[in-house]
Amino acid sequence: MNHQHSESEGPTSPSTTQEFPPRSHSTDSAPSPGIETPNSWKPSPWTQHSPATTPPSSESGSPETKPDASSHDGGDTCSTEPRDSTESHELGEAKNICFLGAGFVGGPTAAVIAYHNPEITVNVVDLDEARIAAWNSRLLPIHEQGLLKVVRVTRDGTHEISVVLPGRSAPVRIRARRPNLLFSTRVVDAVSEADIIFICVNTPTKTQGVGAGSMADVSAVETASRTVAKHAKAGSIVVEKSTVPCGTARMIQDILRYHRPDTTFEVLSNPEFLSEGTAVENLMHPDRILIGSSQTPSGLHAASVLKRVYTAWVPAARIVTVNTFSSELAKLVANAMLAQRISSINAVSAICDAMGLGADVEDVSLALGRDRRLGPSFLEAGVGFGGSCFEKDILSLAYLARELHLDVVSDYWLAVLRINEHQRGRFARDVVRELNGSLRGKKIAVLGFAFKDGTNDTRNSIAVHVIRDIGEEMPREIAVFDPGCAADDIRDEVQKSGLGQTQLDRIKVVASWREAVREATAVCVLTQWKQFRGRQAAQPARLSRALRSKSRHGFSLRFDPRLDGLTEMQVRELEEHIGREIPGSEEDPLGRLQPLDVPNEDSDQAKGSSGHVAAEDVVDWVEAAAMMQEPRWVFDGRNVVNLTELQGLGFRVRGVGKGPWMG
Ligand SMILES: NC(=O)C1=CN([C@@H]2O[C@H](COP(=O)(O)OP(=O)(O)OC[C@H]3O[C@@H](n4cnc5c(N)ncnc54)[C@H](O)[C@@H]3O)[C@@H](O)[C@H]2O)C=CC1
Ligand SMILES: O=C(O)[C@H]1O[C@H](OP(=O)(O)OP(=O)(O)OC[C@H]2O[C@@H](n3ccc(=O)[nH]c3=O)[C@H](O)[C@@H]2O)[C@H](O)[C@@H](O)[C@@H]1O
Repeated sequence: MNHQHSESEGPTSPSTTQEFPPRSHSTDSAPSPGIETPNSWKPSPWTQHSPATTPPSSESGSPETKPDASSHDGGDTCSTEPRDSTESHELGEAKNICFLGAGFVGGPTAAVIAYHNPEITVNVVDLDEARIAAWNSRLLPIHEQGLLKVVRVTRDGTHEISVVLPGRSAPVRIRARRPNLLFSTRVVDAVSEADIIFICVNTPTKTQGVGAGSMADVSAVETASRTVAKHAKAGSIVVEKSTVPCGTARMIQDILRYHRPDTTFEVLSNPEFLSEGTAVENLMHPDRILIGSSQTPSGLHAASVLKRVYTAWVPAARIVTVNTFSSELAKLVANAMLAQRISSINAVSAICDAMGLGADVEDVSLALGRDRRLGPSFLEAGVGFGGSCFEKDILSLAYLARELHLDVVSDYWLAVLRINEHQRGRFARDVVRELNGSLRGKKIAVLGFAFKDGTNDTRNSIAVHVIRDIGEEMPREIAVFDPGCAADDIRDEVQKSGLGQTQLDRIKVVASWREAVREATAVCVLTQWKQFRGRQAAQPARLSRALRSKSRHGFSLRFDPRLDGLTEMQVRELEEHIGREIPGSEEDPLGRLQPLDVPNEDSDQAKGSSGHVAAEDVVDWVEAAAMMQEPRWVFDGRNVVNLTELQGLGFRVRGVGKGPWMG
């Protein structure tokens, strides 16, 4: 960690400020759905006393943003003048936090911060009204294990209960919580009330103009920064949560100075490291929290204010503080190095396949992972990495290197992407080759579209590339099934694949694995959903494995009986314990949550259009074999099925990095 270098704190040059002229007009947004007051509470068998406290939403200090209709804002489109003249306030501790961007990162991160900081009001705002409406509903726009529970506690509040713990006579009080997480489109209100503002907007790769195809597009960060500049109160801390090129914090600072030359704001970098599919677990137990700040006294002070938000649940030793540029760079490099490991093992899988001597990439990974210097993570060979971030962040890093005239360095990182393209390309080529070089008249089933299991995110899915390559061969039909993704999201991504209309017409998104495999000649497994392993080989998810091993040690809740109440972390532990003891009670073992509205049967949400994981209908490969056409191929792009078992059922099977099929 290097604290020696401090950032340039000099005044903004006129040429820079000219790039950010204020624009003017205002946009009204629909008011967000309100928080409903609970009218019934269901105490669980563990609840001893359920005092008739008033529901939390009516408690004093309700954090709802003030319903000032004049202050709705569509981003950089507000006509109001900057709110103050010369001001400088040093914030002691945050009471109000705003997240700009209610996406895959903003929503879950805000929810977990609110969960562990019940006294802080967290407003999550977005320009996307539909997304905000979903966050205010029972079916969230993002599927993540455990997320709904955290959102229900924070968004809806909880009831006060007392529980009698095993081996203790005195009941322990679990206090009621007022709602402290609010989702709305009232951007200006939320920004102007906040002590800390997290910018958590999208930063995709530019598609046009200078740097198209490689440079990160930070225009959403610019827009969000302008909104902050115009409306934030003096002394509020601006946190760059989005993954951005090095120097973006300085750009934000320039925008702030341009609009508010007499006000001092600190801009921090606080990149997010969560992985989709395990977002809540990652946020609850992060390996590290990285905070980058300028190394001035006020920069360091701002970092300490943000640090206090995290120390509500993260051990201080896990919070790493560095300068802003190091923090920005570390995020890009972390993703690049994770992707590099996947490309490395995928390159090895190509050697295993080509050699044909029986070398198995999974054995190689096992052997490598036992070396403590290498570790076992990110050594799963497959059809390649997908998702919205690895590719864009490597491109951004490579672009930075190229701009610095470090062509060899740039090429080094781009090679990670080249291997990834090669891997998915050779998978598709294998499918075509094994099916005698032609897919005409054949139906291909695609099991899995999400870029990984446990998420409904379809962005930059590997499946779309494979479907494009296969689609060009004009099969009779490509039937796509994913248990977690919304059919519309899959269709939207497939539309962007570059296939012509005739080819697109042959692609069907179906609602079950049976529909997908019926009459198919081949099945391609492209996402590692555990349902695809099959009945016999179904394995518990990584998370459940972790919980099971914990439960072997029995119930170990440690708390100080003198304390009046439990922390949220302790409540979670208690709930996990009860959930294990009383099967079926996992959702709300203590009965402290508000009941959820049941959606109207005709509503989109009831139909599952938001992509919530369908009932865990595990693939029955015996049944599949009976439904498929000869020669019944399974191309397992994620090494999830049991090859020997499937061969025994009469399938021809190919995994990744397992050598050519020998059956
Ligand atoms: N998806 C992931 O797992 C991770 C993403 N990141 C980074 O976090 C950032 C956000 O990523 P996601 O959450 O996946 O993106 P996303 O696209 O799901 O969400 C971004 C949201 O920001 C909103 N938005 C855009 N401009 C706005 C503005 N001016 N005011 C209010 N809202 C605005 C959009 O409507 C959208 O809902 C990106 O930089 C990404 O690289 C970092 C770690 C993990
Ligand atoms: O910045 C981000 O967006 C995030 O990117 C990744 O998270 P994510 O893309 O959500 O998911 P990963 O678990 O990293 O998987 C990415 C892709 O790699 C693939 N993968 C992963 C691991 C592996 O061993 N092999 C492999 O092919 C997955 O199937 C998936 O397609 C990083 O793991 C996060 O730390 C980071 O915060």
